[in-house]
Amino acid sequence: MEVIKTKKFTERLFENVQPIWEKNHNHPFVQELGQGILDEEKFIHYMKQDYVYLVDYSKLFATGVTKARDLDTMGKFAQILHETLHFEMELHRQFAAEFGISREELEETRPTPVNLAYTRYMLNVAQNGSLAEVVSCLLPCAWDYWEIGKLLRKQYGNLLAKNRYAKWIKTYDSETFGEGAKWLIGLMDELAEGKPERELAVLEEHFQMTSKYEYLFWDMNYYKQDWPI
Ligand SMILES: Cc1ncc(C[n+]2csc(CCO)c2C)c(N)n1
Repeated sequence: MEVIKTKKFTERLFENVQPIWEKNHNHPFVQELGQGILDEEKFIHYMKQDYVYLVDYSKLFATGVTKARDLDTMGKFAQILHETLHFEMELHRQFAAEFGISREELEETRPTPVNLAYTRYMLNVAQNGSLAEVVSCLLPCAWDYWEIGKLLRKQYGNLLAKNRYAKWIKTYDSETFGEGAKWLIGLMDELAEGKPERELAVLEEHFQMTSKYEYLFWDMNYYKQDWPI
């Protein structure tokens, strides 16, 4: 008997998002970071903005804890929340210290319009949407950063010893983040199972939207965009 393999929902998401993710991977911010030639001021702008972004983003994992229906899922969201606050944000604190920026200054960063629009979009879904919607919103962040970590290591791994941003690449290419991203991908497939197309389309819209916000985030930092006043 012929076995028909149905495509996983995340395979569909991955295929359809390629034009956006390719733009992310080719963005000068990402490419120059990979080569270690990114302007220091642009990197500092990014570190500060990303720090306050992560304060809000980590709340989505906390929402995952409250919306989950079983202990395993709750525990895993709590673990990723912990890793974000104490592992990922530690990277930012270390870089900030290297660049002479205090922890207070990091925490007092005022989010730019793009940063604010991105986090408000996700927090709105966190407040009003299902767990599947929350996961579809936060997935591009975790997944595309893992893709970028792997890509930059492949493209510029031989230059890593001389790259002042090497720690960034090593963090996002790490087992910890790989595992987190893989778990979220698996959870997305589980949550999507049996859902009608009209609901899957909503999940895909969130996934595409936050992928586009990822692009805007790179761009905002590369051009150091901020409020006019
Ligand atoms: C704008 C922006 N997008 C994505 C990430 C990456 N990221 C955020 S939380 C997390 C852990 C999830 O497993 C990862 C990889 C970031 N730092 N900043």
